[in-house]
Amino acid sequence: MSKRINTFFQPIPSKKPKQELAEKCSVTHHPTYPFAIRDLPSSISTPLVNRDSPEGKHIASQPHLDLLYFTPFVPPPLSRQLFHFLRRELPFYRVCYTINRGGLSTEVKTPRYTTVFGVDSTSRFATEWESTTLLDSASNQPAPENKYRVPPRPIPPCLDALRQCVEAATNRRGHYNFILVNYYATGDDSIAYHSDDERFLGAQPIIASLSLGGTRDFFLKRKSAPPGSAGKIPPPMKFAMASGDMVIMQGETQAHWLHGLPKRRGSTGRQGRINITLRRAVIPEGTNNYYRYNVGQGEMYRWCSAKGEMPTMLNMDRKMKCIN
Ligand SMILES: O=C(O)CCC(=O)C(=O)O
Ligand SMILES: [Fe+2]
Repeated sequence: MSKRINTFFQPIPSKKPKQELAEKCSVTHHPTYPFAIRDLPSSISTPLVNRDSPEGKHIASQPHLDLLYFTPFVPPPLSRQLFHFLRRELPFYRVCYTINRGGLSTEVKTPRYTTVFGVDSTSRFATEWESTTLLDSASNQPAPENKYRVPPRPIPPCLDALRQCVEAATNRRGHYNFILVNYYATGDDSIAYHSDDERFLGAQPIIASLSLGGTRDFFLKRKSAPPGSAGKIPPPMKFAMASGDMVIMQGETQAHWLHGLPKRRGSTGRQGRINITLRRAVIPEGTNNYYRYNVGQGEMYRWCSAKGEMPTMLNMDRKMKCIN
């Protein structure tokens, strides 16, 4: 039996200054945000909260594979409205970093736009929305100022609404403490095969991955040959992720499988796509890692509706220049 999402929904803490805009959309300020982030308009939040909670299809057709697949999780046209809203309202980055390979330092340019919000479970944000103070989850005392390399950013209400929907659909209230957002502007943007099984996510991490916007192929392939396969690795599994589709990878999936989104030529890659992943990090190393690789040190980008592109903000204190 499906249940209504709104029976599950938690009100978002409202101890924050809200500012009414001309179109009656409130915004959320936080000192760690480069600009105020708009809250979901009621034309999106109301149907999102009031829809029936969809049932996912369990896929465990291969050894160590454990997926829940929702087609869709957010139905059209809501998924399309959410795509346009999030592309316009979130700060994005194109992170560059150096890695050391065999003693050689190599520069890596992340081939997509990224952004991240959240903090690992050893800390929590103070309830006063404008405060940057972090509290130690165990003692409830302020965490040392140097606990993290950069100040973590609280999940803004527009993404928190999605987090609550995902948690409601799988009965995991309060599970996820991080939201990572990827924006693939064209078919040249991609993510290489990898698994999300870093130590800082704990054992058998659950990764919920929601797609919005253009359809792109998502692949899963085994890390090594399964038992009884005479050393043969089966061909990758392909999921054409359409707007609103969601896959939850759980159980032993991350330990035995890689996933990735290859580059695409032609029309399928021309339309932008947003991917939102929800995760739970359990130690501070997770927070440091996620901000390093998804926000980084470089320029901020913000979608400009007039230009229909994501121009760089040329560092101007990482503040916005293009008014949507
Ligand atoms: O865009 C996707 O579907 C995958 C994203 C992903 O795997 C990641 O961010 O770790
Ligand atoms: Fe991933």
